[in-house]
Amino acid sequence: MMNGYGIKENGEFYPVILQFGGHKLCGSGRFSNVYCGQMIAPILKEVAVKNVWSDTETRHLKTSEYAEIQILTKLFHPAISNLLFFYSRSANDKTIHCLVLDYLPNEMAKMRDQGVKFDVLDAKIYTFQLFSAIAHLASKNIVHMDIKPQNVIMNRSTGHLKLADFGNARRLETNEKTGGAYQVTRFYRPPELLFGCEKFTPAIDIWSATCVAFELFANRVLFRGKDTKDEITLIIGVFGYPTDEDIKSMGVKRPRVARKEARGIETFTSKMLDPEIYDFLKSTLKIDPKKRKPAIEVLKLPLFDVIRAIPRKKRSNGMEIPNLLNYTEMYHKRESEVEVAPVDIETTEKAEKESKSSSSHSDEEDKGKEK
Ligand SMILES: Nc1ncnc2c1ncn2[C@@H]1O[C@H](COP(=O)(O)OP(=O)(O)OP(=O)(O)O)[C@@H](O)[C@H]1O
Repeated sequence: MMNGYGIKENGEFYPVILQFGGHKLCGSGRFSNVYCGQMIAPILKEVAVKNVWSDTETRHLKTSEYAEIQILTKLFHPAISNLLFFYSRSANDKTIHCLVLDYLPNEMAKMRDQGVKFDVLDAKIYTFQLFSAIAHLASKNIVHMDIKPQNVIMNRSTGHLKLADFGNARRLETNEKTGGAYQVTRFYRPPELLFGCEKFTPAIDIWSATCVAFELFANRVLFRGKDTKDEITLIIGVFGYPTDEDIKSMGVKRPRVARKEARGIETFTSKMLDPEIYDFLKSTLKIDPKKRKPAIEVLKLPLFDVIRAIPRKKRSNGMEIPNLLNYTEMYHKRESEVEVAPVDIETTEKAEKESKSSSSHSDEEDKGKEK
């Protein structure tokens, strides 16, 4: 049992006692371990608990002031791994920020590595949800800044998807600079960042999400650049050397790479995709970020008509397409607390000890992950 905080509809925090059942390590990042398991109180729900080690910059912050929590407090959408509660604990003289998040069992990158292929209907369903998530972010003036298959979690059986990991997300109002070409994982990095633009815009997420969607439809990475220059060369090979207008719009210098004619996106798929998929890819993969179709408009494309059809179609596993009709609404209410009777529970600390002994990842090992 531990003291934590919940988030009210208006974004204020309220104190709450949290109880968890046993849980196991289900993922890890550079600065975090993510455990999955059962939350017992104040709500009964399967959750992910992301434990983030504070670094030199965040050491003095209260957990409520930690940037990822601040951002997640502003968001709530069915296609986002929402922040439900948070708390902090100490280990090895460090503060660990603990985020209790919505959980889904399948990470897209792991599925891809296991050779899972998505059929066109499932690829449409997942793409629709991914763009619903970034439409919600754009409505809140937030950019995710690291959309990639490792941060896309799914439930393959029900067809649900959620965007996770808001550790790099930024609020547009702060007018911060992106810090140049190393933001966003290379394969998913848009041309303006590759060319050195330092402005955050929602168009960054549109490019990254389209690269992820391409993987769903074509079962391969779109631009697998070996380094920044190679990534630029691959993009220019498809879309051609940026025009004067593109360069002006991005506010960057001319890239010093060979000038090439546009070959077109069709040359990049081993098998031809449906014309409506190319229409979508061409509307969002534009060198000029200002010309990329906004997420809310992407959701209206004919590509997704099948998702709106009533009665709902069946997927290849026999289950109906999930009901995604309200995903285009940008306002979703946080779930209210459900009181449950106290049960004989393991605390998170005890569960963590168990998961330590049963997994190769431990808090001790994680000390080496600090920046
Ligand atoms: N809500 C969740 N439900 C299920 N699995 C999750 C969830 N959140 C994260 N994971 C898993 O844990 C992994 C690491 O989480 P996350 O990406 O948030 O950590 P990170 O430290 O910010 O990562 P990075 O090093 O990429 O910045 C993810 O790739 C995913 O496999």
